[in-house]
Amino acid sequence: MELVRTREELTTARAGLTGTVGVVMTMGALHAGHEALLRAAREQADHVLVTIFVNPLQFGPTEDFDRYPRTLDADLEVCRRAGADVVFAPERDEMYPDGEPRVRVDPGRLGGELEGQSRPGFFHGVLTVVLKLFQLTRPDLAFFGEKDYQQLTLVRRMARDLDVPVRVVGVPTVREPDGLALSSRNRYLSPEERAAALSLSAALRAGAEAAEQGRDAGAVLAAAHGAFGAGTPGARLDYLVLTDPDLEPGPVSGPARLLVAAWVGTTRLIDNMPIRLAPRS
Ligand SMILES: Nc1ncnc2c1ncn2[C@@H]1O[C@H](COP(=O)(O)OP(=O)(O)OP(=O)(O)O)[C@@H](O)[C@H]1O
Ligand SMILES: CC(C)(CO)[C@@H](O)C(=O)[O-]
Ligand code: BAL
Repeated sequence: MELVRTREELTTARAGLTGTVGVVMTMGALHAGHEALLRAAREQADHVLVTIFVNPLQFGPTEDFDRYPRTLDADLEVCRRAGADVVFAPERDEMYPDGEPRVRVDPGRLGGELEGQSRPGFFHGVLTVVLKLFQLTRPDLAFFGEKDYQQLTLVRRMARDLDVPVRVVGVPTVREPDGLALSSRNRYLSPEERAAALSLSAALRAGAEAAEQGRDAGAVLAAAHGAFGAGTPGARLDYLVLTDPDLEPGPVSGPARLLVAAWVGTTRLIDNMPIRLAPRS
């Protein structure tokens, strides 16, 4: 496995990869969720390229950019074990040599909703760095986690709308045995907050169960809200919504997605699940 720190080194390393290349983009602090992405890439592409970069552009001024966990040595070990060929881990100046870029990707309507409403500018920052990383790594396949479902949806949309020649592959969310979705930010949680964080997955599970029982969209949402409220106190709901699987506006029936975001102490967590509603008669 080769570690490259500059764009020039990356270009040389990329040129040496023959066959298909799968990219896994991360902000480091790798966990079993990232490992699932790496496994999928290993299975579906001839070579695996991992990027590790805590992208300042997607953090708001009051967010956790400075305290975001940075664990490069451990991350490299995870990548090595997972069979990655190349890891690109640039410094900030390497990615943004002119400081903040003046041109950014416009994420459109969806970019201002849900995560984009609570984190203004977030998806401008995400899509800008993802597009830059697509240009630099030139992957055939790109693997993104369903845990960040709106991000996955917007990356797919960007690839389609801006003609990026890449196949975007979604990987199901990896969870702790008690249901908590793995997230690098889980390491911020105290034991009490960890218990309160279960409200998110409990809400989603209750919604999914209501849907399996044939309940309509209103009852599914009510069940999810009820379970969120019945959890260990400490989680403050940001949003809990039931949408079309492409996050398009309008009434939902059949396949749908239930998405939740909440604050637990100073940590913001997100989660989501696929739901199948009975078709409306
Ligand atoms: N539990 C998970 N299951 C599957 N994929 C995941 C999971 N957690 C993160 N990913 C995916 O890993 C990629 C890199 O994500 P990132 O490095 O931001 O990790 P993260 O755990 O989501 O961090 P954060 O806590 O900052 O949100 C993204 O495509 C993300 O969706
Ligand atoms: C896609 C990404 C690596 C862009 O910085 C980040 O948003 C993430 O880790 O999900
Ligand atoms: N996991 C998506 C990146 C972020 O929350 O900043």
